Amino acid sequence: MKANNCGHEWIINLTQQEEESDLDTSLVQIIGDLLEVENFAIYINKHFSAQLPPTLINSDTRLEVLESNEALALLNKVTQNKIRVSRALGVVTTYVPVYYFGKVIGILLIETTTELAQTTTMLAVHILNIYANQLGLLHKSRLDPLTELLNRQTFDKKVIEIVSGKGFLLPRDDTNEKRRWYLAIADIDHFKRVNDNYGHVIGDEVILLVARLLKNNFRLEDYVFRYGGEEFAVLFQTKTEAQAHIALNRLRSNIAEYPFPQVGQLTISIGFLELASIDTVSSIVHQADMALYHSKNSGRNKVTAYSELEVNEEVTTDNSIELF
Ligand SMILES: Nc1nc2c(ncn2[C@@H]2O[C@H](COP(=O)(O)OP(=O)(O)OP(=O)(O)O)[C@@H](O)[C@H]2O)c(=O)[nH]1
Repeated sequence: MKANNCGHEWIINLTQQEEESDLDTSLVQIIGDLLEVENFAIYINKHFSAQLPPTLINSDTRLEVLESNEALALLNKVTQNKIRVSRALGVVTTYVPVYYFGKVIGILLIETTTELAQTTTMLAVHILNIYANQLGLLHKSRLDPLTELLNRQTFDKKVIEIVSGKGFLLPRDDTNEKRRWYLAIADIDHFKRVNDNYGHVIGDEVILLVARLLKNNFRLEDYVFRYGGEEFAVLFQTKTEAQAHIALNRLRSNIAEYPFPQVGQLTISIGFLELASIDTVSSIVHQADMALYHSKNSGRNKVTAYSELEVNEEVTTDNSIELF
């Protein structure tokens, strides 16, 4: 994709992208065209969190791929507005920061034999800024405005990414035992009563507090969604189903013990299952939903694994429960 001197076509192309993966592809192509070299790597922190490692977005890079902790350490060293150049053994390495609202969220590494022209690196900075702004907009569009959890529209995409093995955060490699992905669906019990007794403003406040408790209960790299009004979905990793059960039970009990202002005590019911690579989104949600239904039907304030259900368990329709 060629562009004139000020990179007008590139800017148009970047700002037209509505999908994160297309935005990444567009950036990689533009940086390749601008630099006219192939020895570059772009690491971007897709979580906008200084504690999580950035993702390499041009995975076919010719540069040596950094380990997660090396990439994170590098990002934390980089300063906004400061391009660094180092020379060793005839290789010039240029470090260009990517920043968003004053925070460094990524880095472009370029290896060349001679130093790049300043106009080229400055144009790279501008392009990376525009990329970061567009990424920020896409990121915001994935959030539920009340809770700032991921929204329902993002859920299907994330499940597909995970079951197809493209989830950009792979299981941690701190032990030999691989972590597996689980989906839990949690629903506030008798929430209608909260609205009826205390009004919608307090109802919204409860949803917000439950969302915070949920987020605090999981790791930064897990995904917590507001799935519906008072329903939440979590995609998270543990090594075994028993550990997943313990994590969810801890969440259930944290919520049951939490003193909700005005409302007092509240509970949630949860259904969950392990994700398998052959699953479709609708079958996964259906199974989590059946397990949730079982929790509701057996007294609420419970956690049920889909695997615990009798194979042929009949799910009778009860209008008091909103199914997905
Ligand atoms: N305040 C508020 N209420 C909401 C929101 N979204 C959904 N609701 C309400 O949530 C309630 C859900 O009620 P039901 O699905 O009948 O279930 P429930 O009362 O939670 O009972 P069980 O799920 O059977 O334990 C309805 O009254 C909805 O109006 C929201 O964003 N804010």
